[in-house]
Amino acid sequence: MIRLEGVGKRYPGGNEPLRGLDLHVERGELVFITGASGAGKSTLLRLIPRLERPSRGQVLIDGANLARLPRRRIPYLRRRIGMTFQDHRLLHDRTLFDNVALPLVIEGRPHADIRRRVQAALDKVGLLAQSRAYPVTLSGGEQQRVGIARAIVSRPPILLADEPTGNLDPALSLEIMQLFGQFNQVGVTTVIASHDQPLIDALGHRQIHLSEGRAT
Ligand SMILES: Nc1ncnc2c1ncn2[C@@H]1O[C@H](COP(=O)(O)OP(=O)(O)OP(=O)(O)O)[C@@H](O)[C@H]1O
Repeated sequence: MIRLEGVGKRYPGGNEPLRGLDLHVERGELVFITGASGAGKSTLLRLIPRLERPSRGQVLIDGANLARLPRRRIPYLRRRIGMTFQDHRLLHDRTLFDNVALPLVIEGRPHADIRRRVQAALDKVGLLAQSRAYPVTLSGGEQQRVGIARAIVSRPPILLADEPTGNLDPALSLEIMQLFGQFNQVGVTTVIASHDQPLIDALGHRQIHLSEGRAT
């Protein structure tokens, strides 16, 4: 479903985190991307919704080469891919409901549809009762959950998570990982970048380790 072939990424200025990376994530898999800080985990994730483009090699989603994707098709690609970030990237002047609704509002969905889907997404992450609250009133773990609700509200077949437990204690980290596990169990292909090695080892899914720009 997600295939990278000989992918290199060199940023302007000379950083070259990826140097010939090959990987394949099958439909329905849950995979962890591990590696030291700066190994290129975030870079790898950003290539999948084409937030970055590789300097060489190719990225294929469902067999489609992203290099050949016309610009006007990019919103459709991104609608199929939910993404969460370590720093949550929530809008602090909007309620949880409005934060989670944002992708659907951008898509131009009808109000009733938005309401139903946002409530379902907030319910899945256990925050339905707080839907009128603002992000500042939440803990770090709860903010990560709002980011997860926003990522899955369009029911994307692919879910990407960049360091979802970066600032959380072990108990909350386990809860967040279990939440990703639940989405994976209903068929969402899930890729999680993390350096929480003890937790990853305990969960027992496939791990792809990035080192010197390649997968090991
Ligand atoms: N937009 C950018 N411009 C220039 N260099 C960048 C850019 N984004 C990332 N880098 C560099 O590329 C390398 C890989 O960064 P990346 O964020 O992908 O690593 P990471 O494995 O996710 O690290 P961390 O675990 O610390 O988040 C780092 O040296 C980083 O400084």
